[in-house]
Amino acid sequence: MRFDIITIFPELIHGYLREGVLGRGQAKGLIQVHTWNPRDFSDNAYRRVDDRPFGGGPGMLMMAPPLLAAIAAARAANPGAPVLYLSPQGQRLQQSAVQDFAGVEGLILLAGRYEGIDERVLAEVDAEWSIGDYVLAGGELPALVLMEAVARQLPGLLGHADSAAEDSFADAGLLDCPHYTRPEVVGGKKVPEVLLSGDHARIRRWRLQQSLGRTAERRPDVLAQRVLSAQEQQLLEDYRRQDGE
Ligand SMILES: NC(=O)c1ccc(N[C@@H]2CC[C@@H](O)C2)nc1
Repeated sequence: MRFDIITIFPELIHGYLREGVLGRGQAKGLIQVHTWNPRDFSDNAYRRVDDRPFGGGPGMLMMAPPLLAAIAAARAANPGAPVLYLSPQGQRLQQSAVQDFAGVEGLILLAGRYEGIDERVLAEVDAEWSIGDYVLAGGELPALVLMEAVARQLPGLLGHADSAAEDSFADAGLLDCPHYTRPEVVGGKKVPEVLLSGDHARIRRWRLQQSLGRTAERRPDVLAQRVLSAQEQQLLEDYRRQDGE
């Protein structure tokens, strides 16, 4: 899968890609990441990409021509890839959208800076996406968040094949269950004995019950999205009864 990122800070992208699963994904050839710097498409000697807003107001805006030229270059290199603009005005990125993106050949991500971009650039944008209701100084972190969430879904990218499939939100929207590893006792707290039992059916049931219970407690809105099987309803009732004790 090919990602083309339009940014005036390409090192922010490449630096992050040197480590972790994305770095390994690139090394394995599972993902290709290219950056396009609007400054390289600026037609003035100072490689200027920003200017003052018409109508006044604080700060600077990114000019359309360098961004449109960078988008055209990215489209030529990644034909068919949708152009996504990261901004607080976008639709909220959820795991369902991440899974959809994992099925496409390529993505072009537009990361803005300053107070934003000239509105006329949006004529070349296929969709606007937001990673949350807060404002950042640039779209690079949201672009990396989207790219990492999508890349994790690609077969072969994660070490353990099941990891992405076992993602909490991958399981039709449940929060993750608790996890434990050595040492067995930490600060006097022991690992739940079910996890040491070797009874994998029981362990699976316990983990599902924990996910159901935590989702009910912390994110009832997420639980409401899910139709519970009879077994899941029973597990949740037992969980609540135990909690009530
Ligand atoms: N919540 C988000 O996904 C998000 C995306 C971008 C952003 N900031 C950039 C800087 C200027 C403009 O391009 C938008 N902040 C928050």
